[in-house]
Amino acid sequence: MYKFPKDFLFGYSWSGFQFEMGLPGSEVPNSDWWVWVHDIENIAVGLVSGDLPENGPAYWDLYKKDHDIAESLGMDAIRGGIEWTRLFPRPTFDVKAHVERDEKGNVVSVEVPESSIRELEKIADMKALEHYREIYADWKGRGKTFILNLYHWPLPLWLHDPLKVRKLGPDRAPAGWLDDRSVVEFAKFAAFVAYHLDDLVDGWSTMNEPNVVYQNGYTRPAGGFPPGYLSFEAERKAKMNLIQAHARAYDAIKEYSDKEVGIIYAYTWPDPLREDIEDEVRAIRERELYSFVDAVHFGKAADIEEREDLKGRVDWLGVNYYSRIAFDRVNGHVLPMPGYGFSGERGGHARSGRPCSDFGWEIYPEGLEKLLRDLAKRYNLPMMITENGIADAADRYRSHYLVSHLKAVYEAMKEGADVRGYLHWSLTDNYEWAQGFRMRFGLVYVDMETKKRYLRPSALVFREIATGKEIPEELEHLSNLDFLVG
Ligand SMILES: OC[C@@H]1[C@@H](O)[C@H](O)[C@@H](O)c2[nH]c(CCc3ccccc3)c[n+]21
Repeated sequence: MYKFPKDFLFGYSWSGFQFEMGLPGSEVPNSDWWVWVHDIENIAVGLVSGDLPENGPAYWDLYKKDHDIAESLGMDAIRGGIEWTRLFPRPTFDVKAHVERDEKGNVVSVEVPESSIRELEKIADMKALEHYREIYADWKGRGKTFILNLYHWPLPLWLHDPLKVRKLGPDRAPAGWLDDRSVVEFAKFAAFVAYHLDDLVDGWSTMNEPNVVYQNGYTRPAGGFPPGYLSFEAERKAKMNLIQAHARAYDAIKEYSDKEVGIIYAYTWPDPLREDIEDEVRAIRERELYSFVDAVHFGKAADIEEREDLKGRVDWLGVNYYSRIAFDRVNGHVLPMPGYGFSGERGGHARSGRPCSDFGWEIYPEGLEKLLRDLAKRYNLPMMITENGIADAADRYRSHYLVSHLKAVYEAMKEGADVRGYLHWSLTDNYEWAQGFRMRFGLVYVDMETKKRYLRPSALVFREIATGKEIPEELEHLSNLDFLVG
């Protein structure tokens, strides 16, 4: 019997760039991701798909329809986004804020008083702000929970021009998170949004998966993320500015809100394939995976010296989990193993024999249970599953994926993990970054031509679970792979 608490939240997450555009007038053409996916060289070499976000599911206009579907599926919570580039198509550098730095030049405080909010209102797109208010109010008006995340990857072109960074280097182009000014500009953006929208928000998140932004942007040029500029030094710089940007945005939101402020992070489960490398893999978790949140929770991390101004800036933790990373010892080195986790065979099977998604990601629910137990022990913070889902256009595995990962959450909660809800990625198909519309994560299929929505069978499984807040006995078998693969 898998019965969740009666106040456990079921829902889904969305992000602006991936969901909003689709009908004329909804385009946001002046962001780094926009120019990146429209660049003919990126398309010609296959770095990006050639699909375009302006042909997406059109949530900007069709949000009432999606909220109707979400409500019909028993959903009571949404984690949504807001596009920095929509609100501020022009630079905010000249707007005053009170900035304090320590002796090393670290930004230890950014105060954004009401006078600065007035200045920001003069250059903001206030019609876009009004439309976001309409979208959020439509969901809240149904008596539902809304979590607003401030940053989910695109940056305004005035702050980051990825094609120029790749061609000319970060010293001769708007360099995004490599530019120390990004910390202060993000804090101004955070204060402005909190000032104007806090009445519609039940919980705040500053950013989604900062680790993916700096890892894929600066160390995985083949991954199709902007600026595709290979530099471990740049990765470090972006990481440090994102850590500071989170902490300064946390403080800025708190200026205008008494709600909880958290962060949404790209987790995985670094998983030893053999007993005798457990210690090495634990060290990898600490050094690689946990260090960002360590920095903004404990105020220090394995690779970051103690800083009071970073400590205690996480009220809750958004856990995005999709699959594991398996490790083995090869020639004396403990290394990630191809063929498992995110490097499985697209639409095939992992070396473990487990089925993989259309994206080639191994289905490995055990990793979520182990991760949640480890995070609970480490941080003892309230958590939400803010993303969990599968690229599965044929809906072959999504019901199995859903039930097996919900069982993992349930087991972790039994062990004491304080998980408040499960937000699926995602309700509808959407624009999957460099993969465009080739990867379909929706419980609901979207015909990107007609924008019509169609329920996939797994949406009905979701509905049965969410409405009853339990995995009914007659659906428990779905987590059993034998049933699935015959
Ligand atoms: O790939 C599915 C989703 C994206 O659509 C979301 O925008 C993003 O938050 C998100 N993160 C992850 C896991 C980490 C990851 C990111 C990018 C590429 C591969 C894995 C999967 N997803």
